[in-house]
Amino acid sequence: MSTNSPNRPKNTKNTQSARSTAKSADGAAKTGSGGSATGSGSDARGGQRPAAVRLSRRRLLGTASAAGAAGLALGGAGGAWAHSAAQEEPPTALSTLGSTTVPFHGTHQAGIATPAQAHGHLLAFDLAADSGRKQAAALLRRWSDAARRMMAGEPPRDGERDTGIALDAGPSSLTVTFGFGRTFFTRTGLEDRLPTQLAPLPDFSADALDKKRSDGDLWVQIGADDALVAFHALRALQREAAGTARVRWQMTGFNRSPGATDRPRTVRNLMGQVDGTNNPDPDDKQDAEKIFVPASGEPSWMAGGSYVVQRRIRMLLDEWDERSLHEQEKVIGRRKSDGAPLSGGHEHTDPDLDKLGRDGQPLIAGNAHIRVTAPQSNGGATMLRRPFSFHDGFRDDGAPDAGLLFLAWQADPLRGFVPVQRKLDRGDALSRFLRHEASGLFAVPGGPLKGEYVGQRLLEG
Ligand SMILES: C=CC1=C(C)c2cc3[nH]c(cc4nc(cc5[nH]c(cc1n2)c(C)c5CCC(=O)O)C(CCC(=O)O)=C4C)c(C)c3C=C
Ligand SMILES: [Fe+2]
Repeated sequence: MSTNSPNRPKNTKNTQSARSTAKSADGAAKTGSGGSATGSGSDARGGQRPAAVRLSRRRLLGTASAAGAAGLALGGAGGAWAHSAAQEEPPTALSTLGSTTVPFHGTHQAGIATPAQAHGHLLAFDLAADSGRKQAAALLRRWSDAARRMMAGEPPRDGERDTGIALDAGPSSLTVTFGFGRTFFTRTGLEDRLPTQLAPLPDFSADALDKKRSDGDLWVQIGADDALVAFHALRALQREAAGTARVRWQMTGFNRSPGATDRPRTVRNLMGQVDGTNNPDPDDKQDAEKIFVPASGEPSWMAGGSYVVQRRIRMLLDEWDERSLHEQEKVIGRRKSDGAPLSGGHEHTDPDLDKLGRDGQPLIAGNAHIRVTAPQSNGGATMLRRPFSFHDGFRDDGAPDAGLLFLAWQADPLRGFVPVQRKLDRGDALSRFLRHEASGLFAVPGGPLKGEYVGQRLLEG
C-alpha cells in the first residue's frame, strides 16, 4: 500500500504545512493568489518552508486586515487605534494559508486529491419541480463559473454586488466539488446515462438513516482553510441555485487547522485517533485507478471522475471516552499516541496482521478496525477516505451530537465502500461506538477543461 493521502503526513504533502503548496488535481503544485508558483525551496515534501508567493496587487491591497488583526491583539481597548493604524500601515503579504489556491481545471475535480481543509460544507440540492435538463445545465454552468472565480480569490460574479463575507481573505485553498445523485437522472430525463455504479447502496443492519438528510439530486462539497471563505462559497452557490434547486440538507465539518501542530501530522478524529494513515495515494498510478474512473471508463462522461459515499456517523463519545487507553487501542489496532500499528514500528509501518504476542494471540485483534477494513481482508477493496469531523451541539440526553462526515472516494463503490461496510456491519470492535445516521452516493464527474463547466459532458454530450 502506498502512502500519501489527503490527510496523511508522509512526505508531508498532505498535511498542514503541505497545504501551503496545494497540489492541483492534475498534479501541478500551485501557490499564490494568481495561481502561479514562484520561487523554490518550497517542496512541501521536504517539509521546508514554502516558496515566496507572488501576490497580486489586488491581493496585497486586501491584506490590511492582517495589520488590523495585529492591532486588535494589542488590546481590546485599542479598537479605534488599531483601526486607524491598520489603515496607515502598508499591507503585508497574506500568509500562505490565505493565499494558497487550488486550480479549478484539471483531469479530476478539486477536493478529492486535495489535502483536506480545515472547514467543510457538504450539501445536497433537489431540482425544483419545473426544472429539467436545460435548467440543470444552466445551473451547473453558473455554479462552475462562480466556483472557478472564488477558487481564484475573485468574487463569484463579475460586476455584481457580492455578499462581502470573504472580502478581506485570500482563496485559502477553497475547493468546490460537484456531484450527481441517482434521482438527478430521472428528474432530467437522462436515465440512459445513469451509471450502474449509482445503484442504491444495500441496506446495512446497523443503519438508522434519516432520509431527509440522505441522498439528493445534486451534491456539493466545499472545503477551505478559512471558515468565512467556506461560508461565502456556500452562500454564493445557494444564491445561484435560487429558482432552479433547493437545499435538501447541509452539514458542516472541520479538520485540524494548518499550523496547529509542531510539524506535519496526520489529522485526528473526535475519538482522538490518528485517522487517515493507510489511505491510497492519488499520485500513485495503481492507487489512482482505484479512486478515479479511467479515461476509457464507462460511462464516458465519468472519465476522470469518482464516486463518493457520504455517511454521517455519530460517535458515542461518552461510552468511548470511558474505555481505557488499552481498550481503545485494541479497538482500532493502532496506538493512540502516534497511530503506530500494535504489531510494531511507527505510524507508516505496514501492520503485520499475523504477528502474535507473548500470549499467542494476534497483536492486532481479530475484530480490530484496521484488520476488518484492510484491503487484504476484503479482496483488495480500496477507497480514499477524506472526511470532516462534525459537532452539531448536544442531544437531549446530554451526549455530544458529534462524529465523522465520512467521505469515501472510489472508481466503483461496489469494489470500495460496499464490501468493507458489509464486513463492518457484521461487527468490528469500533461499530458499537458508532451510529450511521445519513447516507448518500454521488457520481462526481471529471474536472472541467478550460471553458467547460462541470458535468457538461453529461448534460450536453
Ligand atoms: C466502510 C468503510 C469505513 C468506515 C465506515 C469507517 C469508519 C470509521 N473509521 C474510523 C477510524 C479509523 N479508520 C481507520 C482505518 C480504516 N478505515 C477504513 C474504512 C472505514 N472506516 C479503512 C479502509 C481503513 C484503512 C485500513 C487499512 O488498510 O489499514 C483508522 C486507522 C488509521 C488509518 O489508516 O486511517 C482509524 C483510526 C472512524 C472513527 C470511523 C467512523 C466514525
Ligand atoms: Fe475506518
